[in-house]
Amino acid sequence: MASNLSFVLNKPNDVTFEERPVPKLQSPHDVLVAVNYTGICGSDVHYWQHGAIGHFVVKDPMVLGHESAGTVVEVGAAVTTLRPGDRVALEPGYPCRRCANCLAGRYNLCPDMVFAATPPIDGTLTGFWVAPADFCYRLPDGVSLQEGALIEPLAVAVHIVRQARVQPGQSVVVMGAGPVGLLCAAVARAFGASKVVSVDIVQSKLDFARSFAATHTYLSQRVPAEENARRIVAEAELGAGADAVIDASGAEPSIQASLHVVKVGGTYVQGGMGKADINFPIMALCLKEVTARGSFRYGSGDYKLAIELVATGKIDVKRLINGVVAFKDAEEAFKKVKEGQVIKILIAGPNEKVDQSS
Ligand SMILES: NC(=O)c1ccc[n+]([C@@H]2O[C@H](COP(=O)([O-])OP(=O)(O)OC[C@H]3O[C@@H](n4cnc5c(N)ncnc54)[C@H](O)[C@@H]3O)[C@@H](O)[C@H]2O)c1
Ligand SMILES: OC[C@H](O)C(O)[C@@H](O)CO
Repeated sequence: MASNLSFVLNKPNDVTFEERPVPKLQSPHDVLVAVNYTGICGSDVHYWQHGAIGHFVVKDPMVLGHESAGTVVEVGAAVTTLRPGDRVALEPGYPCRRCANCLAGRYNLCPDMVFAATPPIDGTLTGFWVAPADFCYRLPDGVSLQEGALIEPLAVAVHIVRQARVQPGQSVVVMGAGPVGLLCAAVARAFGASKVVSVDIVQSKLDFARSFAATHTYLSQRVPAEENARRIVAEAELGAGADAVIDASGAEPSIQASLHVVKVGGTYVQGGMGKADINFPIMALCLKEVTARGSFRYGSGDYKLAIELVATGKIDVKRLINGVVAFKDAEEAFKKVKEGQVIKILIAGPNEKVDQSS
């Protein structure tokens, strides 16, 4: 049998490779997937560096990774939608399907969610992964397995932009031009926004954003949030303000500027996860009657739409991939992400051959 080598976080800054047993199907509705490619999320890096995010604390060794695509190798007796050999994007969180939130169609808010690489649940940086078939999305012929690994962050962006209720012709400001902000900008364009302004503190990220999806960019300055907001509105000619503002940075100054950039009656969505508590311009929220929404992971239809956006060529996620490393080099890839050297780097599964010349 092929390797089920897994990339395990023991404690902060201590990772090892462990050969683990190949998992077994838990139900007739499950499939076994050989993991081909996995991207690295900021949360993986955070667990690796600090061993915790909020009240999620790594107490026992945990396999990292949750942005994966793979190939089906075995299907349970009740599975009719997938066959061995199908290439799939893995949705890495499994809700209870019975609680009020699940039944209301908001399964991402399920209190009993089992989510990959969120302690104590192991993640997908492993050889084989068992999942319910309906959380494995078949990739159309034109979508590669490497693109498949980008569907997870794209689904995060789809959920955020849906929360912003972006309509054709609208203006959208996206704070942060990391992978999530870039993908939010691209989804906003795909939803028909005519003006999409990417804001960041790093010029090179803005240059990429402009080439990828943004119609305008703004390099945030060390000035009061209201002044940054005034300049964004002036430079991007947003008139009375943006129809929608999305925070994909988690940074306090950009969240503050967001409330001053949004128009009266506009929409603000919190996608970034930075400090748990910040100074928030609540008077602007009140006086402008801003609609503010949170956005957490992804829910009904988000993966499906993310795949559709890639399959139809509306979003070229390949452009975010800076390289692919062999499984044995997973820690190197984590270092590159931590140092900000890459937008996305993929880690090949332990049974995947990597062309080291590229
Ligand atoms: N809501 C969710 O379900 C969900 C899912 C995944 C990630 N996230 C969060 O989304 C955020 C973005 O994720 P990412 O992977 O793109 O992270 P990232 O760290 O690569 O991107 C954040 C970007 O914000 C920029 N930034 C920092 N301070 C800024 C400021 N004052 N003004 C403007 N830009 C500023 C950084 O330069 C960086 O480019 C993170 O906070 C992450 O935790 C949320
Ligand atoms: O994309 C999903 C996110 O990375 C996770 O929800 C994580 O940030 C919190 O557990």
